[in-house]
Amino acid sequence: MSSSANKPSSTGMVTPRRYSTMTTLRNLTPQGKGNYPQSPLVNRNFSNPSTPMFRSNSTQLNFTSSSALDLGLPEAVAASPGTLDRYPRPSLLSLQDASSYRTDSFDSAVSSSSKAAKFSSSGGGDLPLLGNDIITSIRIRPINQPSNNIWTHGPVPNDLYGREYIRQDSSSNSSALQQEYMFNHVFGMESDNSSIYQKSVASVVRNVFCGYNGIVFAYGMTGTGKTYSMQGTEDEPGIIPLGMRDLFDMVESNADSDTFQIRISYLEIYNERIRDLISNSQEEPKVREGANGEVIVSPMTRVLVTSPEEVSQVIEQCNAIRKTAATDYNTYSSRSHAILQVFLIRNSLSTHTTRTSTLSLVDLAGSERASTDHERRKEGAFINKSLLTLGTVISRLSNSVNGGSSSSNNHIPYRESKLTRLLQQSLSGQSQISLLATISIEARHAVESTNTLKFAMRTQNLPTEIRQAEASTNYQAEVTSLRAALAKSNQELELFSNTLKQLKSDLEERDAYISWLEAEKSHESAISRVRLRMEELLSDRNMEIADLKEDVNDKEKIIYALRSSQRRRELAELNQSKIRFSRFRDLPNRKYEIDESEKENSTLSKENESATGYVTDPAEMDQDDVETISLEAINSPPAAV
Ligand SMILES: Nc1ncnc2c1ncn2[C@@H]1O[C@H](COP(=O)(O)OP(=O)(O)OP(=O)(O)O)[C@@H](O)[C@H]1O
Repeated sequence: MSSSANKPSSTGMVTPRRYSTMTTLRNLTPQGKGNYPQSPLVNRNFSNPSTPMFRSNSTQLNFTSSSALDLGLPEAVAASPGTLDRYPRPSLLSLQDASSYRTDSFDSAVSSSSKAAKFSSSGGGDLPLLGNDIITSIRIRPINQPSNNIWTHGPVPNDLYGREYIRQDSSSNSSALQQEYMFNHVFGMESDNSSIYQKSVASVVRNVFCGYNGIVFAYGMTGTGKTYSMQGTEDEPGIIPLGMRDLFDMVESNADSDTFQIRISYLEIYNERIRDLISNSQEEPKVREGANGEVIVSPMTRVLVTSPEEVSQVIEQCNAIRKTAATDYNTYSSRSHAILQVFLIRNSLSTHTTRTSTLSLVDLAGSERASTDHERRKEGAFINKSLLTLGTVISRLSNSVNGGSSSSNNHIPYRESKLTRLLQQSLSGQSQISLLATISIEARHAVESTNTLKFAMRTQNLPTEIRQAEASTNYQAEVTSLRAALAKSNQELELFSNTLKQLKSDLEERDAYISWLEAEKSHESAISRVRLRMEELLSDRNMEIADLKEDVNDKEKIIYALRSSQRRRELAELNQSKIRFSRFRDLPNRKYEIDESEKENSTLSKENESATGYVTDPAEMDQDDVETISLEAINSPPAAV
């Protein structure tokens, strides 16, 4: 595939390059209920004979031999049209010698390493689910040193479903350890990511492309290769990059009939807190249930991607901020559960139908025994608790399928951990499941490995009622609802623009008020400047007035002195006259009057002198003084006050 050929259109849809004629499954359509003969081995579970290996599916299909041959079914099966009815429903693929069939025909049709498959021209069509509803695989981690703990594995002899067994051959007394476990696949130490992808995951990716939901999850003890299997390395790409490459190849090869949009989200659950790794926001996304029981995580970033390389880039950036740490068994141990979700929105150009399907790729944190480090121990407690809840949920769901649940155990504790809450929909049967359980065959890990095998066994019994995502085909209804939405949007827009207008006018008013306040402020400062000036002037005036008052006082004193002196002179003259007159008339009294008059004059002079500071007694005053005072009094009349 040439990813560079993918160009996002303006709508964000991928418009990939086109492929020529490919394997076409277009003729494969359900034609109602048939009568496919049930296999006597369908109910068989090798570890628990009463437990059915494959669960029913509500889809009832009748295949023509030609459509079966299109799928690469062996002739014996293809020649027998029939039903995949309610329980037991053998998977299409489980009816073959699965290992050779998956590798040689279906898997290579799905895989696009050399060619891309063209599945449908009608928005995913109504293609049946291919592959098992639940695929369980075991992967044994390679070890360098020889182990005396011998495990054997291989194909179950004569098994119609092509299953494989794994068994521990050590001389253990524990019946659990000696038990033989059957799975769809057991991958030995020599296996590589590519073959694991082809056999265990490719059908899930293909079904997601056709409108089904799918989940792939890696489970196992810490250090046993979950991340190695899911992500791989540059030299050995894992399930995620291989799946993305397949998905984009399928998109490309169906570009003539459909348009596609692929978005991804990437979350981690660390110490029971969900984190959106793409946005790396501090806000923890909340999990709630939608109107149709679907799990909704919000807020959650769903970034549009147009090539597998872009997906790898996003993942790489997110992995850089994921919680990892060295544990006793793994130098770079994932301390969180990582959930990558791929949303495929497929729009048929001919039928105008849209389907949305989701592929969840989950790398669980590894279970472990108590660590010596405090922080690791705390993380480990959260990890173990959520894995325990996952185990309980799977166990209860399996029991309910087998009809073995007592009423007290009916409750499925999805809500007891964020992990089971997020996976609720997938676990409760609405997704095709592929579990990859990783184990170590080292003797010291025998108990953990056995627990992992038991967990995988229980997963095989999960209920399934996988349906294709509903295609929204009611074009008219869609148009009506879009029109209604548009009208509502228009109303909201009008309301919004009114509010905007109101806000603008409020803003203008406020601006005007601010300008007025500013003008007032400058006016006020001018006033205060004037007031200051006035106060200065006033104080000058007051000082002048004080000076003038002092002048007036001085002048008044001078006037008073002059008047007193005038009076004294007049009295003196009068006395002179009296004297002259009394010489003649009353000589005896004359002396007395003169004395009295002189006394009076003297008193007046004293009073004057003490009040004015001037010498007013003519006897003591020389003529110059009198003249000076008189001239001052005449030249400086008292100022008006
Ligand atoms: N099949 C394998 N081939 C080669 N190397 C492997 C394989 N499986 C695991 N490893 C190596 O083992 C180490 C641990 O693997 P990995 O990190 O995938 O384990 P894990 O199960 O994801 O652990 P944890 O749960 O602690 O995150 C890594 O160095 C990895 O490269």
